[in-house]
Amino acid sequence: MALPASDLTKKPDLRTTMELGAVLPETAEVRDDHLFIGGVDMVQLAREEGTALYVFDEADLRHRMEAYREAFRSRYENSDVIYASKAFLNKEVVRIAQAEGLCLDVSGGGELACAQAVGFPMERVFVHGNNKTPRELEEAIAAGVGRIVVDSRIELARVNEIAGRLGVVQDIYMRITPGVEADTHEYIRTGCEDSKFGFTMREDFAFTCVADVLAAENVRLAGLHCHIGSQIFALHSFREAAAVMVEFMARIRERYGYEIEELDLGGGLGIAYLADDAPSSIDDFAEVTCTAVRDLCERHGLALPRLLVEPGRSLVANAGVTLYTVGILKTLPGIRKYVAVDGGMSDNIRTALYHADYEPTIANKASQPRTEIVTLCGKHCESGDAVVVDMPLQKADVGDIVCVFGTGAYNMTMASNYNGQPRPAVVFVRDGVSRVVTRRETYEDLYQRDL
Ligand SMILES: Cc1ncc(COP(=O)(O)O)c(C=O)c1O
Ligand SMILES: N[C@@H](CCCC[NH3+])C(=O)O
Repeated sequence: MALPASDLTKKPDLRTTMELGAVLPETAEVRDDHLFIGGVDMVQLAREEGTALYVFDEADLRHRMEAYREAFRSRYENSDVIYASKAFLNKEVVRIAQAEGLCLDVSGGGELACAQAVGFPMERVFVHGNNKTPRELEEAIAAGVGRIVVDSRIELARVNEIAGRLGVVQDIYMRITPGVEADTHEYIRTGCEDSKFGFTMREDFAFTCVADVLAAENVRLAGLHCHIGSQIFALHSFREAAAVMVEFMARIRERYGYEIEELDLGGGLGIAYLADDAPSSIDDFAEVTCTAVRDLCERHGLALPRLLVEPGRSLVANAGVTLYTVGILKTLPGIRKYVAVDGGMSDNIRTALYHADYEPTIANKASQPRTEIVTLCGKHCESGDAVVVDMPLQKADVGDIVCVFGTGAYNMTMASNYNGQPRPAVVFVRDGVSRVVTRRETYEDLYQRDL
C-alpha cells in the first residue's frame, strides 16, 4: 500500500475554515483564531482530553435525526427512519437515536449488545448481515427484535428452526439484490448483481425463494429490503431500486396472493467530504423515495407499504471531527510535504481503504488561509498510512492541533489497535459543555484479554 504521488502543481485554495461549507458541523465557529464546536474551544479540548480525539456536535447530530424523521413523516405518514449503527456506535448515540424516535439497524450480536445495554426497545431493532451466526440469530430472536433481515436461503432455514425452537414466529424481511449499480466507489456498492449481499434476482432466484419464506412456519414475511450502496450522490439510483422493489411486490401479490406490508430501501445518501461536494439533501432524498414508492404503488394498484430507510453516514459523518496534534514535519523537495499527526489509519482507515478525501484545518489557526498543500500522515508503520492526502492546510508547526472534518461515520467503528494504538475517546460537545461519552482506551485495555 503506497500513497498516490503528490500533485505538485496543486494550488492551495486559500479558503478559511468557515468557508468550507457543508463539511462543517452545524455549530462550528471561529473565535480569536480558534475553532469552536458546540461552543467549546477545540484547542483547549484537545489539551484536556488528549489527541487523537473524536468530537461530535450533539446539536448537529440531533438536528439531522429530526430532519430525517420530519422529511419522511411529512411526506409519507407510515414511515420510519432506522439509524444504521455501523456508521458510529456507542451507548450515547443509541440513547439519542431512541430519544429522537428512530429505529436501529444492528449488524450482528455486538451491535445488538449495545442496544440491549441501554434498553433500546427491541421491537424497533432491525438485524442485518450476510452471515449472522446461529448464535447471533438466537440472541436476536430471544431478545425479541422487531425484524430480522434474512439474507439467504440457508439463513431462512436457520431463522425458522431457531424461532420454532424458541416457540415464536419471527417477523422477517427478505434482502433483495436489485441489480442497481449505484454511482459510488466500487468497494461500497452493494446492490449490483455480483454481490455477497441478499437474494439475487438472477434466474428469478429471489422470486422462487418467496415460496420458501411463505411456507416456513415460524417466520412471517413482513417486508422486503434492499441497500444499493453508500456515499451515493445521484438520487436516480434510489428511484431505480424502488422501481425494482415495488415491481417485485406486485409480482409476489400476483403469483402468491401475498401483500408485502413493509419496504425498506436501505441507506446510502452521500455527504460532503470536500468543500466543493454537493450531495443531495435529506429532503430531496425523501422527496424522491416517497414519490417513487407512492407513484409506483399506484401504478401497480398496491396498497402503500410502511416505508423505511436506513441512513448511517448522512446522520453522523458531518457532525463528527477528529482532532490530532502535529508531531513531526518533513519536507521532501519536489516530492511532498508531510505533516505527521498522533493517529492515522488506526482511527481512520478510510483514506487507506478508499482513498477517501477530507478537509483539514489547524484549530489554533482557524481564521488563517490554508496556504500549503500537505499530506497529513499518521504514526503507523505503513507507507500508505495517511489521514489526508494533498490538501490545503495553514502553515503547520509542531504542537498545532489539526481538525479533520467529516469523520463522524465509519471512523470510530472501523478503528483498530494497530501498532498498539489505544483507540481515541469520543467527546460530545453542546452549548459550551463537553462530555466524554466513550473514554480513551488505556494500555491496560489493550492486553486485558490476553491469558
Ligand atoms: C444494510 C445497510 N443498511 C444501511 C447502511 C448505511 O449506509 P449509509 O451509511 O451509506 O447510509 C449500510 C451501509 O452501507 C448497510 O450495509
Ligand atoms: N465503511 C464504508 C461504507 C460501507 C458501509 C456499510 N455497508 C465507508 O467508510 O465509507
